[in-house]
Amino acid sequence: MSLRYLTAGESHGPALCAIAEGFPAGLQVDFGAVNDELARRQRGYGRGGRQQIERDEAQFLSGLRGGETLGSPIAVVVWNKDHQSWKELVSPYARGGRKFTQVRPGHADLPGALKYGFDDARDALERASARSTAATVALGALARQLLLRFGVRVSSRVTAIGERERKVGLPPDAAARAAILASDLGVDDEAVAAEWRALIDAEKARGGSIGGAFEVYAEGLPTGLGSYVHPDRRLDARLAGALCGIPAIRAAEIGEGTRVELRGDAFHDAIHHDAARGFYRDTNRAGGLEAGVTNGAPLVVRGYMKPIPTMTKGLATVDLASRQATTAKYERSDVCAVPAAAVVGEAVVAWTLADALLEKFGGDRVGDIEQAIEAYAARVR
Ligand SMILES: Cc1cc2nc3c(=O)[nH]c(=O)nc-3n(C[C@H](O)[C@H](O)[C@H](O)COP(=O)(O)O)c2cc1C
Ligand SMILES: C=C(O[C@@H]1CC(C(=O)O)=C[C@@H](OP(=O)(O)O)[C@H]1O)C(=O)O
Repeated sequence: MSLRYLTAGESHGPALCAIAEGFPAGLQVDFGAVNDELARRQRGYGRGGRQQIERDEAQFLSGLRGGETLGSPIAVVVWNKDHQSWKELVSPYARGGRKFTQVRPGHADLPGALKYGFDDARDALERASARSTAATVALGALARQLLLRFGVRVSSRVTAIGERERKVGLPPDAAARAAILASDLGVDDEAVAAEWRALIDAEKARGGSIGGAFEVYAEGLPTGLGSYVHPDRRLDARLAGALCGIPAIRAAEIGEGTRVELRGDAFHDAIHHDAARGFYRDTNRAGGLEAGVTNGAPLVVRGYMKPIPTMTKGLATVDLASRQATTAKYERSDVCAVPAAAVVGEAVVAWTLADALLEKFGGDRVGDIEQAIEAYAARVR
């Protein structure tokens, strides 16, 4: 591992923060672009009241000078505006409010309380909350800027909300990317977005919640990132782990990996070569990875998000204190957060790819990496 990071923070505590170590020197960071990613993560049809309160911004504390990375640890904070209303309830210095005992099926409430010995599930759910993904996205934004410097572009598209997915498998072109960025459902087809909005509205009226799926792409990757020599060096395994590390993501797919109905000759991508393009394939069912190694085709991976566990229609549960039957607690919640999860998916994929790139090409200074990539590209043509 060349790049590593930690995040810390509770959903209603003072802030989310992150430290990244191993980021190379010499990258001029576009702070506006970092905040654009944070804003993207907050958007999306179906989100709850919290996003009206927050306006996430990254405050960098270290590791840069005049906007340029120094190779030293980068610390970043995203403040919680909502903490103002919670500072007597959730803080390193205060604990208050009624205990949260009507534990929600599908959330961290019960397993977290039992595991750590809490009589108030808030002690678990505050950290389990996907609010932490604001810190992840701030770091992911740095990784995507680093990748872009080497010609690698990361993007995504939502492929399902509460219905069978409409897989695309191809990175969006410039026009589609602009449409996806402008869409409140992360898709480049307004007719589909309208259908999904109606599904979310119906689910909200029913008091329920709804999940979905998204594709993340990376174009311009050099061949040879990751390795087959050991399981924990396989890039497919690392990407699947990164995607499933996002709260509520329950499955990941690499390329057309779940197409179990296809026979081998219909599944695998025939290899061609010409002087202009080097090695290439006309199809990409491998999703850009063979044997855990990038093969020069666009990376295509998918994340599958379960429906949000907090619902106004509270499920049957058991009270943590009395052990009596009750109904799950509802305070406030998203009905659907798949578009936001896709933005987080981009961030974790960008981070994982940046890690693999630094591993292969060395990681002290951006210019050195650039030279190493060029020399290598000439060898593998
Ligand atoms: C962007 C995003 C927003 C989320 N918003 C909510 C929410 O408002 N309410 C909720 O109960 N769960 C929400 N979740 C999901 C929970 O965080 C998640 O289900 C919970 O932590 C349990 O983890 P698990 O689903 O991975 O088992 C959200 C997840 C993501 C990625
Ligand atoms: C705060 C965010 O997402 C939160 C994730 C979340 C959960 O349980 O995961 C529960 C909700 O928290 P709250 O009860 O404060 O509204 C979401 O809003 C965010 O994404 O910025």
